[in-house]
Amino acid sequence: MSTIVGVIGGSGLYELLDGAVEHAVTTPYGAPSSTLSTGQIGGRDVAFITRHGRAHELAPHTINYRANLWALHDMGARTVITSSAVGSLKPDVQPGEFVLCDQFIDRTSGRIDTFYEGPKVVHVSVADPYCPELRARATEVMKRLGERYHPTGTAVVIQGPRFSTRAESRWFQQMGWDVLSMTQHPETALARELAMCCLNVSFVSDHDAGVTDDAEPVRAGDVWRRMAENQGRIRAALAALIVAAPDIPTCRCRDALSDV
Ligand SMILES: CSC[C@H]1O[C@H](OP(=O)(O)O)[C@H](O)[C@@H]1O
Ligand SMILES: Nc1ncnc2[nH]cnc12
Repeated sequence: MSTIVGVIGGSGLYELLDGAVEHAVTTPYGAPSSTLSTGQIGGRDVAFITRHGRAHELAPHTINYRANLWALHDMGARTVITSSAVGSLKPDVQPGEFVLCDQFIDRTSGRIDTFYEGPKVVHVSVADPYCPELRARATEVMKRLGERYHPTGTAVVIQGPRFSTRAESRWFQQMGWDVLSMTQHPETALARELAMCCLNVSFVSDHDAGVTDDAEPVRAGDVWRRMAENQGRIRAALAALIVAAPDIPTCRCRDALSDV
């Protein structure tokens, strides 16, 4: 049986599928951010959910990440592609480029980041939080599409919803981190707890305030505009990545719950 690919649409991505069927779903963890849309892309079954809700009514710290992942998993998805708008911390990581993040640093606080709150306790490994096989395929896809992309990247995940101070931004840059997100944690760790293969596709929407001494402060409006202007590229990349996901993965993501 062909795999169902789950997609979590981040800022600027509120629809993905033409002629989708909408499902109002509930989970043991409460309601997900939106209805779940199902349909096909390139003959592959896809389940799509918006991270912030269809009208972007949920701030990063109020998102029910557990419900979103659970709903996709419950629909049959064992692979999830997460799309993100990210700020760049480096002059050579430019707005308008994709980054296939391979690591994250968690600077969030107070978010529920596990399905296992007892009596069952598990400790999954997130040493390599994103699926290596999906990332390798994504690199091939980006090359084939002729896209501007970075094959690796460390995202520092801030609590938001505010942007960083210049001092924070310079500090993150000095640490050698590449991009800023507000949502890659706990989403990625929760996908691992469900033993799902997870690929993050980040699109750089801005240069953060500390990248250069004269950098302009980030404005949310600029992020929305950049994401809207590049909808076509982002959707095309996601469609190609969905089609490229392996039916039978050879990675170890699906073993995440053995030996925990
Ligand atoms: C207006 S930028 C802030 C918003 O955009 C990003 O969203 P997502 O990660 O869902 O693509 C960022 O993390 C913030 O939530
Ligand atoms: N500069 C930034 N900081 C944090 N999250 C972001 N998402 C998009 N741009 C961002």
